[in-house]
Amino acid sequence: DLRLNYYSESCPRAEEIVKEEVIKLYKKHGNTAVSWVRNLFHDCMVKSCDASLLLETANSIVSEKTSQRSFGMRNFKYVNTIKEALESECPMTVSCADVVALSARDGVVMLGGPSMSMRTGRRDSWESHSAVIEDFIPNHNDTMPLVLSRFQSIGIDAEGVVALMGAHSVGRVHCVNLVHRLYPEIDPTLDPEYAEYLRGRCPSPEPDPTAVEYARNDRETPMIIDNMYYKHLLNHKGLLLVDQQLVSDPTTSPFIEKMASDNGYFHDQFSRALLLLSENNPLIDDEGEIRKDCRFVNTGSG
Ligand code: HEM
Ligand SMILES: [Ca+2]
Ligand SMILES: [Ca+2]
Repeated sequence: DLRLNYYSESCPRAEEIVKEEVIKLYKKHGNTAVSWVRNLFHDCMVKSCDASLLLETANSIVSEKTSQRSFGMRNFKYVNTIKEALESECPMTVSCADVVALSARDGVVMLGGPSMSMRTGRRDSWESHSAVIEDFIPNHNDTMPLVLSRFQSIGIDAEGVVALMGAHSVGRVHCVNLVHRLYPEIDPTLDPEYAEYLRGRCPSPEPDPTAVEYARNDRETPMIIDNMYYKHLLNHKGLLLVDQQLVSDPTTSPFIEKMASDNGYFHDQFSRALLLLSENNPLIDDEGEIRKDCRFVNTGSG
């Protein structure tokens, strides 16, 4: 089973090493911390917290990173930096799945979010789940009932979903995910002045997907996981359709005002839901393996 301090004997400094690397990387590239939070969602939501997300396309494996749902994900190379630090102290001991989980936990703290104690002992998959990603990760324009059902199937209730979406209080959205709300007409649920600003960020209705054209999720506190996200939603400044729908859907809307007015309540719910997400269906005991390199299954296995 997963447990607190799983590595206390096999690699006593494991959690410390992850934290040190997360801090070092944050100081060099602040947005690495943002990536660690998104990585947890994209790994754990798809079947299991098993580091399937990190596998590269090789042999019979098609990387989950090539999915349309992984669009905009970045900083994968720095996962290797964290893993290398662990390998040099405790070879083949700490799983990539635990690196995903612990780096997200520590990334949240760097971004001013809540501290959490997290259980460890996850093991790494031998396979990628790229063929089924779309059955698990919602799209930016999916309906709220569908989004809620996806999370419900891994044991996360509506209150937890609303809190988790607060991760969109940091990071960015590329124009390809926005322009359908800006052109040809401005989505009437979007604040008109904000829409004009967004048109400035995304001047073309058909942006080149390879162009670095994006808007920050939260213009006011772009690098802090705080309840500003919910204040923006109440002011019709939600960026993605799914964000804005949290306010209009009767199941989720009651939680928005509460989170907008109480950052402590938001943080409590965010921790609760992130821990649930981080424990979704892990591989344990003798399932899977401990990958040496997070990008590839070990040679001779799988
Ligand atoms: C219905 C659920 C969700 C949908 C449809 C969704 C969709 C998206 C999209 C389209 C982007 C922008 C990608 C881009 O254009 O670069 C994004 C960014 C992001 N998402 Fe989500 N998301 C969802 C839930 C979550 C959850 C639960 C978390 C974490 C707990 C999360 C964390 C993030 C982060 C941190 C970013 C910013 C990434 C960066 O700046 O590099 N998202 N999401
Ligand atoms: Ca996974
Ligand atoms: Ca913020």
